[in-house]
Amino acid sequence: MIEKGKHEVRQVLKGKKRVCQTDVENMNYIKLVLKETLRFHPPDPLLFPRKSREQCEIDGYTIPAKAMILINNWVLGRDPECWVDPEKFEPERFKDNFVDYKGNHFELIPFGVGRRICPGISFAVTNIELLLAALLFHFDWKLPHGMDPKDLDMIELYRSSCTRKNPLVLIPKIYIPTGDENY
Ligand code: HEM
Repeated sequence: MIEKGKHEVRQVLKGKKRVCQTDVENMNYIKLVLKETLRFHPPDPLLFPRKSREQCEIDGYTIPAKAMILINNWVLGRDPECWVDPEKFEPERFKDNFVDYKGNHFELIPFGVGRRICPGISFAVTNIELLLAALLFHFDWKLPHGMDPKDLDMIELYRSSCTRKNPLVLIPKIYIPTGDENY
């Protein structure tokens, strides 16, 4: 996957020395990688808590007035009724799929939904994609000690947001484009 991302980034940037925002528009694969990351590892798995204004019924359950409501978007992202093979990290699942994270599809709500949806979506997405493209353009990445990607420790730690429990250790090798590469 990292090879696929690197290939795309370096092909789009052929002949250039650095990545610009406009280049990222042509990097479709890294956009799929970000979407899949937000599905599989949402940084805010329970969104912000809500409080019910009045008693109501949802799917046969009575929700009392003033109850605290938590929406578990971590579970929504892994619901087998919404996703094929949900435990598999597969960016291609979004290739011909119009589901996005902008609050219109309730199976993918890493930024929340409705009037309190995250107002920083565009800022966040733009910066993450740009950073990812720059990391793939300027470095070749390796796991230490010939480690298999399947053995990566992906355990999450949930406090106010969800992060890796243990740091990711990678070995970067600087890549200096000559302009003659054949990608
Ligand atoms: C990957 C990055 C980010 C994620 C996953 C994220 C996710 C979220 C989520 C889940 C909420 C709560 C929505 C809800 O409960 O319905 C939220 C709220 C909010 N976010 Fe973000 N966010 C991100 C980046 C940002 C950035 C970069 C900014 C500002 C530049 C930002 C500003 C806010 C603000 C101000 C709120 C509160 C909105 C309100 O309560 O009306 N977020 N965000």
